[in-house]
Amino acid sequence: MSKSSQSSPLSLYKACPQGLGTNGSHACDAATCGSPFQLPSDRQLITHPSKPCKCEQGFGGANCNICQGSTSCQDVRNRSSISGPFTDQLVCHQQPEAVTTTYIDCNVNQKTISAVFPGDIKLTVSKVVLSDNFTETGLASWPSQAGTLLSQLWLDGEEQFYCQASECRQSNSSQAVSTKGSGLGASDYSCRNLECYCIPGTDMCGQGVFDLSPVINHLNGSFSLKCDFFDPATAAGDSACSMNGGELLKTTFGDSGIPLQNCTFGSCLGQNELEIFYANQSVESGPNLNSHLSRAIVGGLVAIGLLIASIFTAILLGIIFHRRATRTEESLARGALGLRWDDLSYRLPEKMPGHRRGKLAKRNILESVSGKLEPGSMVAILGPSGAGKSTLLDILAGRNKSGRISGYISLLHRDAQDHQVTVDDVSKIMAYVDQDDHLPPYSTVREALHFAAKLGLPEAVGSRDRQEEINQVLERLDLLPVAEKMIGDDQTRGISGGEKRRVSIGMALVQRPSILLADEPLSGLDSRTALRVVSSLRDRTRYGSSRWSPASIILTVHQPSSEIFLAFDKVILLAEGQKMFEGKPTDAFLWCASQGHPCPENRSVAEHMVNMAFQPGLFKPSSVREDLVESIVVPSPRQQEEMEEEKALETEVMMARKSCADKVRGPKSKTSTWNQVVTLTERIFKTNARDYSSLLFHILGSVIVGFFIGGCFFRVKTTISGFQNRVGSMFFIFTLSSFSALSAATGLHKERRRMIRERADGFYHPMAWLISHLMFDLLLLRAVPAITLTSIVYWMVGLRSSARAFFEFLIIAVIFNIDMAAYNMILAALFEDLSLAILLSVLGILLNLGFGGFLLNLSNIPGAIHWVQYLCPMKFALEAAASIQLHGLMIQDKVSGLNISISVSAFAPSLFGFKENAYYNDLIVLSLAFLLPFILVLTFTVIWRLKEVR
Ligand SMILES: Nc1ncnc2c1ncn2[C@@H]1O[C@H](COP(=O)(O)OP(=O)(O)OP(=O)(O)O)[C@@H](O)[C@H]1O
Repeated sequence: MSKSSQSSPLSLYKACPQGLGTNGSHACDAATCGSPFQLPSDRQLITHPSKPCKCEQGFGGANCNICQGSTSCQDVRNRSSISGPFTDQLVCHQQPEAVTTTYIDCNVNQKTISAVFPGDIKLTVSKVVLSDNFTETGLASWPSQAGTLLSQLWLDGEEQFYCQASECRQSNSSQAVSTKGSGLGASDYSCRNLECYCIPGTDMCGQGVFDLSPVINHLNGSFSLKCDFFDPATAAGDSACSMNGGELLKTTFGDSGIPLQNCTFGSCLGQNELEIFYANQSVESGPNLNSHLSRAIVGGLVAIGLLIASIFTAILLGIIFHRRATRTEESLARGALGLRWDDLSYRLPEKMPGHRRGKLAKRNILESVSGKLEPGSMVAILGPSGAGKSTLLDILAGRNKSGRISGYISLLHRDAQDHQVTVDDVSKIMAYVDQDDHLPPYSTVREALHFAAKLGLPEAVGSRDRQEEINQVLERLDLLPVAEKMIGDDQTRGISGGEKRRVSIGMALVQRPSILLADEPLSGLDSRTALRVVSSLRDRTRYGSSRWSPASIILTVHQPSSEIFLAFDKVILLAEGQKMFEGKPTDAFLWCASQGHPCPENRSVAEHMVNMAFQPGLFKPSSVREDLVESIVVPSPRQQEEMEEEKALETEVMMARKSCADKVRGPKSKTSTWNQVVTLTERIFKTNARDYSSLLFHILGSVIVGFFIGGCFFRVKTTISGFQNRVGSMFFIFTLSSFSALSAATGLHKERRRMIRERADGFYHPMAWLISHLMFDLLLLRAVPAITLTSIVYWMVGLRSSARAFFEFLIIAVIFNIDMAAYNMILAALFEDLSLAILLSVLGILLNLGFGGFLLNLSNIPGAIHWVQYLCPMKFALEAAASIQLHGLMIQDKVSGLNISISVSAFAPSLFGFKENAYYNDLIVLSLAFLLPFILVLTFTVIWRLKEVR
């Protein structure tokens, strides 16, 4: 007879459960014979392992709890003539899945345990899903508690320790524990509150070589038992289970837990009870998708859903605004506009010679210059080099200047009814031709004009009208023969310098500006072409249409031919930042004479004027503006009247000194953001399809390097050296990603100058440029190569083969690559000097390599610099990868002749300092603590730094 009075430290063992009794001085320390049809207290104890008693016929297992054979339960009940109003035939349910209570017996097959404790190690389990109503079955009642698990470990028939767990939930899993599993899946039983009691004096708890009591008695946390379903047809007595959980168990034996083999299951049940259970189960386990969805997939789906929703919303809003813009006809036809500037001065701070502390003096570049560009006229600014021509033009065009501007600029309207242009519209009505050409090298001439027309013309202009405009400009500027030729740059030979100049002019003309400002548009052109360009500009000032107003043009020239000189409506001569003359070209002769330097007959007057301007001392002391010009160009009473009228129509639209906010924002773009993004994206993809070297290098490079790394770490084993190679291969992937992300800095730097110029031209907002740049760079130069590299290395190295592990790793690899690229882009946007950006980027890579966790143990970093690791995306990427790849990985090797089998989880945290199960945490850090702030900082840097300051 068994004693069950001895008290146990575990609450569920206060009264011993079925199959256990008390033999010595410790509660529930011995197995019993018989069967569960007998009361636990009535069952005979096995007093010594060498003297086993018999199980009731039809029952077996370490403590005779397991029914064997389909009729065994009914037979015992019949034999023992247990009384009761039984309505149900009993069956032996030989599955791990419990209807109420089921018993499980397994052999423990764990190399480390077996090496330390040689012998026959068995595990017995009572799985109580529901409290039994024993009267229905005739089984002996014992105080079972629903949702609990009771388990005992036996060494050579002697009980060593027992455990309990509560709050258990039973579920089915489609994944079997063993590879040769029946294919029926497994029954999972997950519990909490694990507690164990090591029976003092047993081999494992004090008597043997190792005393496991401190470990066993401190087991805690969650716990699960997963067992393959038993297939009566094929796998009799050969089901496998695995026991997981409890921080200590996990650390010692890994994710797959303690392997259990030759498991048998058994519980006596009523036939009806079993049928009802399966009937209910099939209803409950209908198509419940969620149960199959892992946290990663659900999280991923939500994130993708949100991303798609926000992209969709942005696209929708973009289309709505674009549509609205295409219907707005009002901005197309406006009367001719002109400019008037008064008292314009421009001062630059300059270091004073002889002042060691760098005291600054003000240098006047322009001094109180006034003038006028009459609506529908063409004005030329003449003057020697350094006279201030470009500076004046820049200020009139509203370019961002580094010096101090004072004075006023006003807009003149010829048509009194047409006053709709406001301060905000100024950048929309102007176009500017810069002194230097900054053209897209991989676009054709026609594409460059198309780009300018799409971003410079109002969106209401249809594609046919746009094409017509482009063809007209190509024809007028004699560009038709090279229309389909690539523009080219220093590396790729394209069109000639003069043709480039004309493309720049064409890009301004196709925007149909009301005011065109052109800095040296004729430089580099032969006299015939220059005349042709001037005459087409001249035509623009003369002929308007119902759709287009005539333009007003102001340009700078060095030494125009007489023919060109006379084509201007007015000429302004600048010398050392001061206006010397403003008047008609025909009045210039008279003016020179009035200055005491008449133009010699054999010299062009323009050349003579510029020569005079080289020596401002030659001019008469009284200012030209008030005295001479007025006296020479005496307006008729009719002209005077007109001038008065014009004055009344002046609208003060622009203070020369712009506000701080305007300086940051830059000029207002001429079309909707949607149009800008689409046009820019079209250009960047087209350009890179032509100049595919970068794209090819990234993708081909990742294929070659992928095979190289894959070859070096080919098919890593689960040995100690294999473990090193496994981590090494992941470190290699992230290191390579860090270096390949350097191209993000060079890529942005390559675009930088042209972007600044086009932004200043009002073609687009920097955000539109950034979106298109990121779309190309992050998608084709980061994501695709990262996916290629990871896919090759992953499968060649032989990292975890489950689809989930692969995709989780892939996500980390892509996000890490994008993180590093965004960081490099910030540097390239911040520093104009590429070498500085690269230097800082390489420093960043070194920090990542050092503090990534592979080279330096993260737990042993000295306190003062311990925080540096949190600045390194590689630490989080490697930790996340390790969480997927190393957690629960079993190392099996032979060291000094001793077979070892140990989970990586037992030593990896202390080897690298990585946290366990940190995948989601690290994924969130990489996306929300690195990527998101990087993109925000990049946006801010691009808006703040990539802007023109002259
Ligand atoms: N940001 C600046 N920093 C230093 N000097 C400047 C700056 N902007 C203009 N200057 C100086 O102002 C003067 C006028 O320059 P500007 O470019 O306007 O001359 P320009 O008449 O257009 O000459 P060119 O015909 O050679 O282009 C020059 O001496 C130039 O060095």
